[in-house]
Amino acid sequence: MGSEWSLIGSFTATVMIAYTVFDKFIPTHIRSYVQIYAHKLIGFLSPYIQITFPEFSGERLKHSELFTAIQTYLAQNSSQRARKLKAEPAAESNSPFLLSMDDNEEITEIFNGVKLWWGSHKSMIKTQSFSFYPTSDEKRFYTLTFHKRHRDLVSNTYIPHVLEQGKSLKLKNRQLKLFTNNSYTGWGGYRKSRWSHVVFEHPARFETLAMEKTAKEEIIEDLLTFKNGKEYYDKIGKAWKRGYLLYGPPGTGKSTMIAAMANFMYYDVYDLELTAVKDNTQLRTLLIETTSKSIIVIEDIDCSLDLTGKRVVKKEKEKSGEVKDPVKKAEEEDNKESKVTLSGLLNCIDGIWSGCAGERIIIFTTNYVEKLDPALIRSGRMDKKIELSYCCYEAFKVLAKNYLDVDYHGLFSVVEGLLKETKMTPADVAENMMPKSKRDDVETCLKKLIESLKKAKKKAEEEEIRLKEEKEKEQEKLAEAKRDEKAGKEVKENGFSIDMGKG
Ligand SMILES: Nc1ncnc2c1ncn2[C@@H]1O[C@H](COP(=O)(O)OP(=O)(O)OP(=O)(O)O)[C@@H](O)[C@H]1O
Ligand SMILES: [Mg+2]
Repeated sequence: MGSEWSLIGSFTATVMIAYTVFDKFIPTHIRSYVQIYAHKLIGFLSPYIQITFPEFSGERLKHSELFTAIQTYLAQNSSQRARKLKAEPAAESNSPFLLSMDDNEEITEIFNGVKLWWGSHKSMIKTQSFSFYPTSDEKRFYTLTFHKRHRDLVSNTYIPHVLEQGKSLKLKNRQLKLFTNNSYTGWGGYRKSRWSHVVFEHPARFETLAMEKTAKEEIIEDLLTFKNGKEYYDKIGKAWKRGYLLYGPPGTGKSTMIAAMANFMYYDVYDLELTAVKDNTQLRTLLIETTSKSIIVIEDIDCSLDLTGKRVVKKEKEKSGEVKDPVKKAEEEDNKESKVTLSGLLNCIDGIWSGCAGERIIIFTTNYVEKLDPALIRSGRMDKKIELSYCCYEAFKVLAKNYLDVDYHGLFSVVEGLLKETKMTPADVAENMMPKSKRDDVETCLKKLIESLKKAKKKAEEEEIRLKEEKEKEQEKLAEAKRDEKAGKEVKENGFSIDMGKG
C-alpha cells in the first residue's frame, strides 16, 4: 500500500513539473500549437460534441438574442437543479431579479430520452487600454454538450425548442412599456432613440371597462382572433396588422379601452404624437422603429391632421412674461413648416407595415367621427370601428361593481330609469358615484349620482326648451323677413302700400 502511494506521489510530482516546464519555458506559439493538436486529439477520441453560445456576437458585438433566450430557458429550468445560482437585476421583467446558473456551473437535462449537458462559463479578456483603472472584459457563454449520435435531434428539434420556450417565457415575464415619440429636433445622432419609454402600468382591464356586455365580448373575440391569426394572415397574403377606430364623446372610455387592450394582448403601447413629427419621412422612420406585439395609438386624429392634407400645429400655451429661448423659437418656427399629410400617414400604414414582421395594432381615436376623411377609415385600414357612447344601465352596473363593490341595490332601478332619460358619460357617472370620504356608503354614493342625473336631466330639458325657443324665434324672424320682402315688392309694383297694422 505504501509503495502505491509513493508511486502516485511521484507521478503527480512529475506531471506538475512537466506542466511548469511547459508553461514557463516553452514559447507561446509552440504552446498554442500543442494545445490545438491536443484539442484535436481529444475531439477525435471523444464521442461528444460541444456547441458554444456566446453572449455577444456579430461584427458589432450585438447582444445575442440566442443567448438571452437560452438564459431565460435555463433560468426556468436550472433554478430547480443547479446548486450554484446567480441573482441578477432583471431589466424589463416583472420580477425584480432573475435567477440563473452561476459561472462554471453545469446541469444535465433529459430531452426525448437523450442526455444533454448545459454549462455556464465566463472568460476574462484584459483590455489594452491606458487607464489608471485597468478593466477587464467579461465574456460569458453557454455550452451545450451531447453525444454525436444525437446531432440531428439537437440541432433540428432541441435547440429550436429551447429558443421558442425562452422567447415565450421572456414575453410572459416582460414588463409592458409605454413609448412616446421624441420631438424630431431632439433626435440627435444615429444612436439616439426616436422613442422614449416608461413602464406601462395602467390598471384598466376589460372586466372593469363599462360598456355593453355583447359589444365587449365582440371586441375580445376580435382581438383573440387577430392574436392567433398568424397562419391565416400568411395564407391570405396580408400583413399581420389590424386597425381600430374608437370614437365617441369625451369621457366615454376610449383611452381606457386602449389600456385594457394593451393589458389583454400584452402588447407595448406607442403613443404617437403627430404634432411632434416633422414630416412623412420622419413618420415612416418612427413607425419602422416600433416593435412587434405593439399597439400604435394616434389620439384625436381629427386634431392632429388637417384632412385637406395640412397638419394643424397645436397651440402651446405661452406663459405670460416668459422670455422665449431663441433656439426654442427656431424649433417652433420649424415646427410650423413641418407637415405630416393624410396621404403620408396612409402610405405609412399601408406600405411600411406590410414589410415589417410581427403583429401590430393601430388605433385612432376621435370625438368627431363625421369629420374624418373616408379614406382614413375605409375597411382594410380601420378594420373595426368601435363606438363608445354615453353610459347605459349595463355599463353603470360595471362601474358600481368597480367603485362601490356592489352587484345590486334598491336604488339601481331609479338610476336605470334616469339613464334612459338623460345622457351622462361613464367618466361623469364614475366621478359622481365615487366615495369622497370614509363616511360615504353605497346608498349615499348612489343618491349623489341620482341627484346629479336629475340635475343633468333638468339641464338638458332646459337646454332643449332654450333651443326650441331659439329656433322658433329664428323661424319668426325668417317669416318676418319674407313678409317685408313681399311688401317691398308690392310697393315697387303698385306705387303704394297698404299699412294693415295701423287703423
Ligand atoms: N367605459 C368606461 N369604463 C370605465 N371607466 C371609464 C369609462 N369611460 C370613462 N371612464 C373613466 O373616466 C376617465 C376618463 O376616460 P377616458 O380618458 O378613457 O375617456 P376618453 O374617451 O379617452 O376621453 P377623451 O375623448 O377626452 O380622450 C377614465 O379615467 C376612467 O376612469
Ligand atoms: Mg382619451
